Parts: sequence; C-alpha cells; structure tokens
Amino acid sequence: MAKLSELLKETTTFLKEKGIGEVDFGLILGSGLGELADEVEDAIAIPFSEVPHFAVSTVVGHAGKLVYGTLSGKKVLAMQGRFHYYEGHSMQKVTYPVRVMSALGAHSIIVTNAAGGVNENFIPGNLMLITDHINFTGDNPLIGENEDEMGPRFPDMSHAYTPEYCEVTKKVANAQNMSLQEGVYMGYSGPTYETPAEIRMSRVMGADAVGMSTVSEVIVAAHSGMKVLGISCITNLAAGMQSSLNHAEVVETTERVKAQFKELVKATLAEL
Ligand SMILES: O=P(O)(O)O[C@H]1O[C@H](CO)[C@@H](O)[C@H]1O
Ligand code: HPA
Repeated sequence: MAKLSELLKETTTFLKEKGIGEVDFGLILGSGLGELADEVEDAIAIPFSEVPHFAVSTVVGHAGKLVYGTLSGKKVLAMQGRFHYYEGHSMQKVTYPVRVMSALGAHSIIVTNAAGGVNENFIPGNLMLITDHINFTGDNPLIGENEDEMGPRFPDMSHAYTPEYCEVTKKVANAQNMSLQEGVYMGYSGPTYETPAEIRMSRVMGADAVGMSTVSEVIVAAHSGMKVLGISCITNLAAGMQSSLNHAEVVETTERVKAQFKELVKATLAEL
C-alpha cells in the first residue's frame, strides 16, 4: 500500500494546480450545515469526486464539494459535507481530508455536525460547543503503522478541543446574545440511530449529544498537532426522548438554525 505521505503529495499537488494556496483553517460542515461555504469569498470549488484519493459523499444534506477562499479574513478550506464510517469507508479514508488540510498548512480545524441531544436541558435547534468526546465507534483512524512524520504513536487527547477556542466561542456567543450549550459528543458508528437503552447508557457515561461523525476527524487533527473547535447543532432529542427519529427532521432543524450557526462560526473565526 502507498504511504500516506505519498498519497498526500498527489492530492496537494492537484489542489495547488487548481489554485488552492495556503490554508489557515479547515472547516468540516455537517449534515445540512454546508451553506456556510457559500459565503467564502473568491471561492474555488472542487467536487470531491475530482480530488485524488478522496471518497465521494452519499448522504442527503452533504453537497460533496471542497471550497477554498477567504472567510472572516482567514484562508479556509471548507468541506461541504463529509465522509462517514457507515458509508463503508475506512477510518483512514474518512479522515483523509483532515490530513490534506494539515498538509496544506492548516493549523486548526472547525468541525461541525448535526447531533441528537442526550442532555435533558437541550432542545432541538440548540447549538452546542463540543468540549470533549467519547469515541464509541469501535474503531480508531490511527490503528496501523504510525508514520512518525505525521504525528506521534500515542497522541495526547487531554485537550483535543482547544480550550482557548472554546473560551473565544463562548465570549462571541455571549456578545451576540446567542444561547450556546456546551458538552460532550459521543460518536457512534451509525447508520442506525441509537436505541433508547443506548441513549440511557450514553447519558450515564457522560454524553450530552450523540452522532455518527466527528470523533475520528478530531483524533486525526490531534495526531497532526492541529487546534480544534467543534460545534454541534442539536437537531433532535435522542432516541427514547421523542417518539421517533429520521434524517429529514435532522436536515429540517439545520435549515431552521442555519443563520444563527453561520453567524456564530463566522464571528468566532474572525476572533481566532
Ligand atoms: O455528523 P453529521 O455528518 O453532521 O450527520 C449526522 O446526521 C446523520 C444522521 O441523521 C449522520 O450522518 C449523523 O452523523
Ligand atoms: N443520533 C445519531 N446521529 C444523529 C442524531 C441522533 O440522534 N441526530 C443527528 N445525527
């Protein structure tokens, strides 16, 4: 198998030929949250399907494009949509875009997602600052040979969600009179939504929200030495807390709160 560093060289060469230059922040935009990339100035957009070694996006609400340009005065490379483990991709494939962002010079990523609210104080439409995560996917993107130039064999996850970024985000939300919850995101593999019993277990284990993405991306970001800001949009109450769950409702809720979500990310990005 080709080394990760060799694959990255091919991908970054292609992207540079397309006009993508230095990147400060990588942005991963979750289910229904991709519209933020439409606000990138001087944008260069490239479908995932054209990017060497990228997977393709198959989930409703994930446009499947890379968008490069300026947002809030920062050079960003945004993913309009992401890859998920349940789509049949390996964890390495799911997290490859984070490697690409790092290889293009990004020192930080902003990860966003749609998530189910486990914390009984949350309501659909809340935004939640992710302060930590529980990797409950049963896999880890760093399993396998470690390429030492990519990062350490045993990365520290003590401060994976950069505390100073959390502080800035809280200040920005406060200044804008925006309500912002905070909590722990628990990542499942999906594609089934959780059972009510799993949600009761998640709550006991310390989760405030559940989803099927994000944790593997943040593990790779930590391995790459990147700073991380994570924001969940609580799109529904988790299983057992409302009568039933479906993806149409998830996307509908993001539609309802997308203006607030975009404002929070843009205003925070300006301060980072
Ligand atoms: O995490 P994102 O990609 O935002 O999407 C969330 O929404 C989908 C389920 O409705 C799952 O993919 C879950 O992870
Ligand atoms: N569970 C898992 N993933 C999700 C949920 C949920 O309740 N809502 C949005 N993504």
